[in-house]
Amino acid sequence: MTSTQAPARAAVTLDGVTKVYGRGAEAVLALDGLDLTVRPGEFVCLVGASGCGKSTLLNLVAGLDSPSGGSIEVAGGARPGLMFQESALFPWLSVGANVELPLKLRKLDRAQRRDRVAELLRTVHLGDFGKHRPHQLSGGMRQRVALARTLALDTPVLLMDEPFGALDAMTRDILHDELERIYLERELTVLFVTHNVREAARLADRIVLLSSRPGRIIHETTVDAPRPRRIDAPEVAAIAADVTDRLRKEVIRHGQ
Ligand SMILES: Nc1ncnc2c1ncn2[C@@H]1O[C@H](COP(=O)(O)OP(=O)(O)OP(=O)(O)O)[C@@H](O)[C@H]1O
Repeated sequence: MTSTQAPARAAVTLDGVTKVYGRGAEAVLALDGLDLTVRPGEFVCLVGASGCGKSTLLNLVAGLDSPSGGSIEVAGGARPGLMFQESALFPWLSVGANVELPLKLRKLDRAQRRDRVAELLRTVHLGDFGKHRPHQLSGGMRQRVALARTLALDTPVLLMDEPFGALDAMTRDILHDELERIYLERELTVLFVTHNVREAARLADRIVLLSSRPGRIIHETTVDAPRPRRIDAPEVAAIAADVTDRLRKEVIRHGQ
């Protein structure tokens, strides 16, 4: 019997991606022939030693920079949404106006924008904060606004660079739950960079460990513990311990 189902296309494909910064004696090889395929709906966490090229990789997938070699493909040519450790909100705009910006760029009319902003703020549990200014919010709330603004792009691919790295453990824990809920509800594909191996084991379907610079993939861990997970669950701790051990060996090998 022949199957009529086409194999699921990759959401993001990196094929032999190399990135060199600078030239000549000053040149820095940040990524070296990196291959990575992210399936639609997959949550992939990238971990690795400081400076191994994690942010470089996300910036390349986001289209903010071009690879020196190899190719990057995002399914359907969709431009991914990108979120950083800092919320990067416009301080002079209200929370609602910040979330509205991508909708304006997408040329939605005023009524559509109003409805979408209200819906997105409810999604991140900030339904009553649309008129506030970013400085009136806590760090965790600002990251919720940043997430709502990214979701306003209506992109299926979310790139997150240490988005919760500056938050306290309790706030981070709550935001893990929120992100997981939104990821599942909206069937997003997520590429998430973190230094926090526990966070990776809490969130990921797959943890990709990069070598020290130049970044190459040295190990991949499939996390099949059921969702939602607790960050202090024994299976999360066991996976985190294994990845930490591998990361420690890599850092020692590299002499850092
Ligand atoms: N614009 C640039 N010019 C020159 N070198 C750069 C530039 N951007 C990054 N690098 C270098 O490339 C390497 C990879 O940097 P990148 O920021 O991607 O690493 P990272 O894994 O995200 O680091 P961290 O975990 O510390 O955030 C580092 O050695 C960095 O110094």
